Amino acid sequence: MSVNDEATGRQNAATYDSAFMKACRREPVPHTPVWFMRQAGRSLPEYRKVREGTAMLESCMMPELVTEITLQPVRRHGVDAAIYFSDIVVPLKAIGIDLDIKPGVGPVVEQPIRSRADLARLRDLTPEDVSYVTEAIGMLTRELGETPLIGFAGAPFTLASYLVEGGPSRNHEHTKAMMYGDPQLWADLLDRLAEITGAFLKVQIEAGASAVQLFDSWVGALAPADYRRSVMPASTKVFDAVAGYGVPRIHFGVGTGELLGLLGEAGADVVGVDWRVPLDEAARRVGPGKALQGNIDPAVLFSSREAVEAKADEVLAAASGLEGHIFNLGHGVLPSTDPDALTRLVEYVHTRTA
Ligand SMILES: Cc1c2[nH]c(c1CCC(=O)O)Cc1[nH]c(c(CCC(=O)O)c1C)Cc1[nH]c(c(CCC(=O)O)c1C)Cc1[nH]c(c(C)c1CCC(=O)O)C2
Repeated sequence: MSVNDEATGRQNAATYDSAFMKACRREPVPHTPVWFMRQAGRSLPEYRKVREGTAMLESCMMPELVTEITLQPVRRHGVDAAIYFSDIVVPLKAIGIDLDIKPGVGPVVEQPIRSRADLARLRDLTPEDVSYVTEAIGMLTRELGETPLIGFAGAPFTLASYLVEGGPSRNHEHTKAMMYGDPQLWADLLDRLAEITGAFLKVQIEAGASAVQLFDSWVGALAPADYRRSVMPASTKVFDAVAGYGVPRIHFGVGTGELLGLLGEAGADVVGVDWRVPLDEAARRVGPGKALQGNIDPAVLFSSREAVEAKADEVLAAASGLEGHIFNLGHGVLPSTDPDALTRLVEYVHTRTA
């Protein structure tokens, strides 16, 4: 049966009733759902094989390849959700920003955004700019059956960091210089990025994504007062842009222990937690009414099977009092992770919680 009303988006009824979707809504689940950030990618030999000879950004624009790569971890690991294979800089590339993803480095922007004149380069995103996304999600939802597809985007702060720095940055110095030194330019930049990000998430939901995750990976670099004043309004604007669809909205960042309450307050239904804060403590910081996602240290997967299982038990114990828990890592799968360790972890969590 196909359910296409406002409450369920474009997904079918079985998807709506899947363990992942129920956990996002804080409803009882048949087992704790599991997926992994960066589950598609270099940890999988089948990924390395199909990506051979094709640049990262180029592959994001090839719907058949995107479909295959997105499905690979679902087939191999039996995870409870797929995440659309793309990158946070894809919508920026789509509006004509001259950037590339350098292997082993990350996104690099040819001409950083540093002045008011540079802002003009950030034009609105239209669905036509990313027609390959609509096409790929259409193919994917047909192939996935009842497994939900998570769409995603980079949050305004994390996108701004790449645009202003011109590439990956440890200290975000140019970004913070703009934030503290020219608050109006900063606010206008984040607002532009919120518009683009909101439009990009809408495209993914309209095409059939069942949930969306906003990655504010580097926002842990900020103090709470600065986050609230200078970043939260833009992230809230993104969440508000997609609120009407009723699809779960997940909000994730790294090193966000002091920001967890604000990440929820920004408008998310689910807050992603890294491995630094146990989930019961995270729940206290986030407050009632939100599900939590996380939070095994991705490096734990390099240890013995027993150690991984002990850590999984610790996470499940900390999550036992939560209304909604989606099991995940505290950040993305590291490229040299043994994929079998991931498959075993999915099985383990399913068995322990069934
Ligand atoms: C900060 C960030 C980026 N991209 C992303 C984030 C937020 C998530 C996070 O915090 O990890 C988001 C992202 N990027 C990618 C995905 C795939 C979906 C999934 O999770 O399976 C997702 C969700 C594919 C990718 N994005 C990238 C790769 C590696 C490129 C390759 O396989 O050739 C993949 C699979 C490139 C990329 N793109 C970015 C980085 C830091 C890198 C790694 C650079 C490198 O180590 O080579 C920026």
